[in-house]
Amino acid sequence: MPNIIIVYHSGYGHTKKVAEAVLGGATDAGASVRLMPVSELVDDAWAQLDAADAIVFGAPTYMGGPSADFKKFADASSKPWFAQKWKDKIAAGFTNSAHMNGDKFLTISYFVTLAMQHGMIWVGTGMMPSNTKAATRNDLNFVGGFTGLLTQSPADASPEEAPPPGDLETAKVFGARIAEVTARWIRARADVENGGHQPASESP
Ligand SMILES: Cc1cc2nc3c(=O)[nH]c(=O)nc-3n(C[C@H](O)[C@H](O)[C@H](O)COP(=O)(O)O)c2cc1C
Repeated sequence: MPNIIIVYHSGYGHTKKVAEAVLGGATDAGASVRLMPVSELVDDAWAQLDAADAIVFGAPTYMGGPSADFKKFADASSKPWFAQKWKDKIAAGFTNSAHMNGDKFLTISYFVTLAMQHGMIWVGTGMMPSNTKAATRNDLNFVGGFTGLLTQSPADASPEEAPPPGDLETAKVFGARIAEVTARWIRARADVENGGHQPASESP
């Protein structure tokens, strides 16, 4: 069973809702998933992260990038980085912000860079956007993220009101994808370690 940790920051609760939805989708898809808020890192948090098969990064977009609290966590991850302890783990990410665009992609780009510095394997949404004339706000992937999950919460909406149900459903589908890709990845790795897999070109 894939062991997935969602490490996230949420200043006002909206991004937390997204983290919970990603957890729901990944759990339903058969993974063991934990939420790890950066504001409440437990003593063995780093050991838990080192032992995970996949780490999902989540933060609100503040001033065109990940929130400072998330960045503090990312800077602290230089310790496992030294020993490349997260190398070859699956990575994915999501951000929530007030504008439909709001420079969210800079946050996702930062997550990709963080994952690459750690030698991780990045997984995007794998989802088509809802972008036709007939599309409505609660359709899957209406905000249109490919590299990472994008959700939107109007500036005056409480976490009870936003992100809207369609974005939370998109987060669930994304969580399921992360669980499935991670399961496939750890199965393939086990096959290789057990000598059960041969590249096609070397087959008789
Ligand atoms: C300091 C600060 C900076 C923000 N900068 C942006 C921004 O660059 N783009 C944007 O779309 N929204 C921005 N927002 C709005 C937040 O992204 C939005 O309120 C989000 O839902 C907050 O998520 P949270 O409740 O998880 O903290 C900003 C909010 C704060 C407090």
